[in-house]
Amino acid sequence: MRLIADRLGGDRGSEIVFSDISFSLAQGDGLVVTGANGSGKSTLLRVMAGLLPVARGSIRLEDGGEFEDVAAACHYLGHENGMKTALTVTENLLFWQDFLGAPRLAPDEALEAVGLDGIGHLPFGYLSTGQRRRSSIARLLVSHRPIWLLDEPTAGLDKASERRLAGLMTAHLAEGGILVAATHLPLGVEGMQALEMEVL
Ligand SMILES: Nc1ncnc2c1ncn2[C@@H]1O[C@H](COP(=O)(O)OP(=O)(O)OP(=O)(O)O)[C@@H](O)[C@H]1O
Repeated sequence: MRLIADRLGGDRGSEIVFSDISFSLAQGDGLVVTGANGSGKSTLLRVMAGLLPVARGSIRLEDGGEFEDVAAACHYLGHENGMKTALTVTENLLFWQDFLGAPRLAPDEALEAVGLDGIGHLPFGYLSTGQRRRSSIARLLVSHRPIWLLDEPTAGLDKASERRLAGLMTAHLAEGGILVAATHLPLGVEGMQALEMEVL
């Protein structure tokens, strides 16, 4: 499997946000996307996830097996956590597992992996900011997707949670996954490629 961006461009409204972005990621490869506020990091991830149209160039998946394209092969973790506040954490994770298919860890196991064992019965709306982020990271673990697109995944995390997330990302790469993460902070994952976006 290979994820290829070829002279990719993205717009917001009628404005060009980025253009001519090219990279090629094989299994086990990670890419850290950095750049000033407004340089287009979130836009790039949303274009890759199929949530915004490709304006120029292409993003494609080679040898994707059962996955037709990058959108089908990816977990996308955006700024929003994508969880219903009135449902319990476990109910949210079961919803996503059912929706995404390809079950991997059970909700309890996924919560344990992010250090949140014992809180599955609580409504998501009761959780602190960091606990909400960690529950959303648990979403990556309940269904299998070979590509993780993570937008500022460490936002709101304490140091121990940052280290735990670094371990999960490292394990994902070691298992042959592909990772693209937009961040302002070091992620603590060795050997990732780097892409610095510029404000146009
Ligand atoms: N819905 C929208 N409509 C029009 N312009 C938008 C929209 N969303 C974002 N933009 C603009 O697109 C540009 C890129 O925004 P984007 O969120 O991708 O940047 P970013 O690099 O992720 O920034 P940050 O570091 O602040 O998260 C900004 O100039 C922003 O104002």
